[in-house]
Amino acid sequence: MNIQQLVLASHNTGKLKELQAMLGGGITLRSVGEFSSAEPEETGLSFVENAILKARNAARLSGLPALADDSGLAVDYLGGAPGIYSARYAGGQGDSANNAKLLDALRGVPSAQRGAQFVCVLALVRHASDPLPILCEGLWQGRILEVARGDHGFGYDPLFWVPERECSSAELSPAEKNQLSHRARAMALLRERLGLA
Ligand SMILES: O=P(O)(O)OP(=O)(O)OP(=O)(O)OC[C@H]1O[C@@H](n2cnc3c(O)ncnc32)[C@H](O)[C@@H]1O
Ligand SMILES: [Mg+2]
Repeated sequence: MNIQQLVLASHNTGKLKELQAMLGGGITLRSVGEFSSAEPEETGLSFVENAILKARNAARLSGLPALADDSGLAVDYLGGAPGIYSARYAGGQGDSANNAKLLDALRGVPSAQRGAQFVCVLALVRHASDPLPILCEGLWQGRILEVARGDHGFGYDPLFWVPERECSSAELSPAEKNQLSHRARAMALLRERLGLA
């Protein structure tokens, strides 16, 4: 597939920066925000369904091929929550409220039971009714800290301990996070599928 311009179906500037950096110069990424500020309701029951729904919406609004990222944090002790509800965990009040709620939910839980994974599904559709979206998934295993550390990244990064680097994901440089993260793994697969690898 030869794609020169893609619309990114996301209103999250953290994702936008990371995906832009990973995709490199060959493909121009445009934000769906150029076409509409309305965010589609994420009614799916899975990362895959929500990613496809966001990609179709952006393709419809822009008339261009569209890439969506649906991602979240699945915490073992919480049975995989907040999962697809990660952005809305504290009722849509933003990252710091979400992080505070997560720390509360895990208060007193010992380190060995604080395992978690970041999940990312990328969906690419060539047009709004594409019958065969390209889907790529990436996982990143870690642990939930007891206090926030670091100020890079976004979302739950200050609470996510990265065992392979012995720091939180908000303490990684953007370039390091973009080599290790759930999003980086999904993007590596997408690049292969598009013949960009
Ligand atoms: O739907 P769009 O517009 O893309 O933006 P969003 O922020 O609502 O994105 P999601 O619906 O996919 O929700 C993802 C949630 O998971 C969090 N998240 C995803 N990737 C993350 C990462 O790399 N680091 C920290 N938190 C992340 C993020 O902060 C959100 O709370
Ligand atoms: Mg969202």
